[in-house]
Amino acid sequence: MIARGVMLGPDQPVIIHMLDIEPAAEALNGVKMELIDAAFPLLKDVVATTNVVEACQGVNIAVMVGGFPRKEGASGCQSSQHQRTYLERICTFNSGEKHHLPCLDHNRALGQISEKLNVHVSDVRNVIIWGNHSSTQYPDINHATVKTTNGEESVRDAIANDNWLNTEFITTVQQRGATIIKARKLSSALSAASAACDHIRDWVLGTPKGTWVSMGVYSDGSYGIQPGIIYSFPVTCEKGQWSIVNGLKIDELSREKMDATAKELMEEKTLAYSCLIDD
Ligand SMILES: NC(=O)c1ccc[n+]([C@@H]2O[C@H](COP(=O)([O-])OP(=O)(O)OC[C@H]3O[C@@H](n4cnc5c(N)ncnc54)[C@H](O)[C@@H]3O)[C@@H](O)[C@H]2O)c1
Repeated sequence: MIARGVMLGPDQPVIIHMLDIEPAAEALNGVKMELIDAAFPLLKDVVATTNVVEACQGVNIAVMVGGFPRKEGASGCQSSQHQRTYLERICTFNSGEKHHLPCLDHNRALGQISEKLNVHVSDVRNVIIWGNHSSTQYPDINHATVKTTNGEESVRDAIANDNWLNTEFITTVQQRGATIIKARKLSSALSAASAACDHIRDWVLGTPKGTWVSMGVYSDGSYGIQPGIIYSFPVTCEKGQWSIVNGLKIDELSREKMDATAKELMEEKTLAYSCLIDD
């Protein structure tokens, strides 16, 4: 996807650096061969390495997907020590910033609404994923709209089924990753890769006018969320800078769900600190 211009646009040449661990070195080289054999016009070079210094040297954008995918019934996890090492390396070379991937949940929410309304997914916009990239995330459609022949209509009005929106819709999006693992016996791959591309594209190239995306960014205290945690907010981007969309009205149900997912993130932050001390 990156080499085809899906992430950075059809005119942006790329050099792909791939980092893996030593036991995967041969397979990694196989991926490099495939990239060369695909003869992508935009792909100017490929670096395949197990050396973190070489991998991070000169990179502009780092997508950290290394890890062991979760199995059925488990939550996702990556080596905290490796993550930290990579982040430190990247931050040495660049002004590193870390986001997680609510873009995938955002896309899943758009998908569920478009299926329910039987409209094309590109006609639905401005859903929000609040909070953690976990089953406490809150997919919120209160500000979402759908394009109809009469113009933009609120998704809540168009669906006209509050019970579905407040229950099944939310749990379907929250549990989608686990449902896919159950069906495929493998973690989501295509949708996750596509969301990673969407996320970087929106961040680097900017969000379309009037449209926001969901991004896990440092909370600045917006919407009463504790500053300093990485929390998914509605975000717009311009010239590589993100900003939280402020001033949206929050109803009681949303408040409750936004606080519950913030509480989980605070607990995870405490746990992460204790892991760092143990390392
Ligand atoms: N955020 C999401 O929604 C989402 C969705 C799908 C997958 N994931 C996560 O993405 C990660 C990758 O999933 P996948 O399906 O591509 O797995 P995969 O097994 O196909 O690929 C993972 C690769 O990471 C490598 N790796 C393992 N530890 C590493 C380390 N410390 N440094 C560098 N490379 C390392 C492995 O050798 C392997 O080549 C998993 O952690 C998975 O849980 C997240």
